[in-house]
Amino acid sequence: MDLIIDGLAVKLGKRTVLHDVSAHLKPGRVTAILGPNGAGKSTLVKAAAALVDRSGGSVRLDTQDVRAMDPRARARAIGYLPQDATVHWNIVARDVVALGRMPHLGAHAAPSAEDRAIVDRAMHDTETIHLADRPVGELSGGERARVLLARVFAGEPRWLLADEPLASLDPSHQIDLLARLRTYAGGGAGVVIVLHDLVQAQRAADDALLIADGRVVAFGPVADVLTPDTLAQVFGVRVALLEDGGCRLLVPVGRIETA
Ligand SMILES: Nc1ncnc2c1ncn2[C@@H]1O[C@H](COP(=O)(O)OP(=O)(O)OP(=O)(O)O)[C@@H](O)[C@H]1O
Repeated sequence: MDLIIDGLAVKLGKRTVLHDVSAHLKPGRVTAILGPNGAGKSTLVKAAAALVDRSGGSVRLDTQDVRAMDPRARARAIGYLPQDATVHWNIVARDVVALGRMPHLGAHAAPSAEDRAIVDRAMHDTETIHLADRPVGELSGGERARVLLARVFAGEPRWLLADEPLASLDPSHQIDLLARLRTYAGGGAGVVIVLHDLVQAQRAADDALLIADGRVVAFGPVADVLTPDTLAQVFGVRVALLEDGGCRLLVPVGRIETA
């Protein structure tokens, strides 16, 4: 199922924050959305998950407009991890993760043994199983972020959209999570992640969608999109080349001084 963003425009308040954004995203691949603060990255993933109104264009899963889908079917198709990892209910972590199964349950149906096994697997995969019986309000920011991620994995969505999933994770959990997302895409799902870390984006993503001021600057294979020129143009940074196990990575090392 392809995720097709076509001429998308979004207005928030009086401001148009996305202008004519188009990108045809393929399942089985990890796509990183990158751009400066305020570029419109979060708004774009929210629009893809039908969480904000659009003022023009469309977002489709193959031929189906995401806004026209039945909400439960849409929740099975698209899993969304918001940027803000706040949880307002003080329930235990396992119950938060189990919420991810809700779109798969019939009305009033109790979770089956299979649902519970999927929840456990999602918690193992995110290293949160040891937190299962802890109230989420008592967890650290990074622990809570991993529990919320487990909730999205537990929903087994065809498309997983994660807004800055690395933000509160330590380096080893960042690396683990990116590997996990790659594996998830390898199973045939589409994965879209908003990232600020250019190096992690180059390591983890197949494709990159670079946006600035609500417009697409470039979209395509990550090595074609993230170049010294585009990084200078969009972020105003100069880069050095790092070779890591046969992989060539551009690393931001300083600002480009303007006269
Ligand atoms: N409710 C709102 N009303 C008006 N403008 C908004 C609203 N929410 C966000 N914006 C503006 O929309 C623009 C895009 O915001 P968005 O959160 O999508 O950016 P972003 O690229 O995700 O930024 P960041 O990297 O800082 O998270 C910003 O200029 C922001 O100030």
